[in-house]
Amino acid sequence: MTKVLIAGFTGAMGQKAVRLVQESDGYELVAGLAVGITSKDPEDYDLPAGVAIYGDLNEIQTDADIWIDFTLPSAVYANTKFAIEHGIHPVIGTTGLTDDQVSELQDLASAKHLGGLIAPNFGMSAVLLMKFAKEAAKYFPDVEIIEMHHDNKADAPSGTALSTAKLIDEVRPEHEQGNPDETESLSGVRGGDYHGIHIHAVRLPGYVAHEQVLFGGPGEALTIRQDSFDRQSFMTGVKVAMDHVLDLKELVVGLENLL
Ligand SMILES: NC(=O)C1=CN([C@@H]2O[C@H](COP(=O)(O)OP(=O)(O)OC[C@H]3O[C@@H](n4cnc5c(N)ncnc54)[C@H](OP(=O)(O)O)[C@@H]3O)[C@@H](O)[C@H]2O)C=CC1
Ligand SMILES: O=C(O)C1=N[C@H](C(=O)O)C[C@H](O)C1
Repeated sequence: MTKVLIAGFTGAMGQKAVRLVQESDGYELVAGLAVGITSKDPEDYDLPAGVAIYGDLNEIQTDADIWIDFTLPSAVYANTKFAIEHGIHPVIGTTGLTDDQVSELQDLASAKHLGGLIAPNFGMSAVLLMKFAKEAAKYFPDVEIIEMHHDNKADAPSGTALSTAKLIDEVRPEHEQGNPDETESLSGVRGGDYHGIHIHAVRLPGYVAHEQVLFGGPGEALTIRQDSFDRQSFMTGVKVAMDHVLDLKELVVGLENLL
C-alpha cells in the first residue's frame, strides 16, 4: 500500500483528492492537514478511524509516502519543504511558488535523492493548451492571455496562465508588441505584463477554471481555449502523478513531463 497525506483535505480540490485516493487500488489515505479545523476526529470528515487529522504542520508525525498539496500560495513553500525534509514525495497542485522557491526546493529534493512533482495544472486540456500555445508562439509572436476562474480563487494570475506565458516567452521571437505610446486611462486595464505578454484575470461565480490564449497576425487570429467545467478534470492528472512520483529522481515541474 502506498500511503498518502493530503494537505488542504477540506478544500474544494482536497475533497476530490480524498475521494480519488480512497477509490484507487493500492493507495491508502493516512493523514489530512488543514489549518481551520475544529475537530481531530476523522469521522467528523467522513474519514475512516485510522486517518490522522492535523491542524498544524509542526504536529505532523506520519509514515506517508506521498504528500498531495492543494492549500494556499502562502502555505505551499513551507509544506513542500516539510515534505521533502521528511522523505515524503511531494505532488504539489497549489499555485504561487516563485521561481526562486522552486529552485530551492529542487536543490533540497536533489540533496535528499527524492522525486516529486509540481504541476500548475493537472487537467489534460490545460496541459495540451500550454503545449499548443508554445508551438503557435513561434509563428504568432503577438499574444495575450485571458484566464477565467471562480471568485473564491486566492491568487492572480493563475499558475497556469503564468506557466503559459513562461513557455511562450521561451520561444517567442524578440518582439515589441502593441503601441509603444499606449496609455491607460483606467489603471490596470491592459492587464498584467510578463515580459511583454499581457495576462488578464477574470473572477466570476459559476466559472471553475478556463484559459484562452489569443494570437494575432496580419489579417488573421488564432485562439486556443481550454475549460475545466468540473474539478474532476484535474483528478486524471493527480492519479498519473500518484502512479509515477515514487519513481521520479528529481522534483519535476509540469505534468507533461510524466505523460
Ligand atoms: N494544479 C491544479 O491542477 C490545480 C490547482 N489548484 C490550486 O490548489 C490550491 C487550492 O485550491 P482550492 O482547493 O480551490 O482551495 P480551497 O480554498 O477550497 O482549499 C484550500 C485548503 O487548504 C487548507 N489550508 C489553508 N491554509 C493552509 C495551511 N497553511 N496549511 C495547510 N492547509 C491549509 C484549507 O483549510 P482551511 O479551510 O481549514 O483553512 C483548505 O482545506 C490553489 O492554489 C489552487 O490554485 C486548484 C485546482 C487545480
Ligand atoms: O484555483 C483554481 O481553481 C485553479 N488553480 C490552478 C491555477 O492557478 O492555474 C489550476 C486551475 O487553473 C484551477
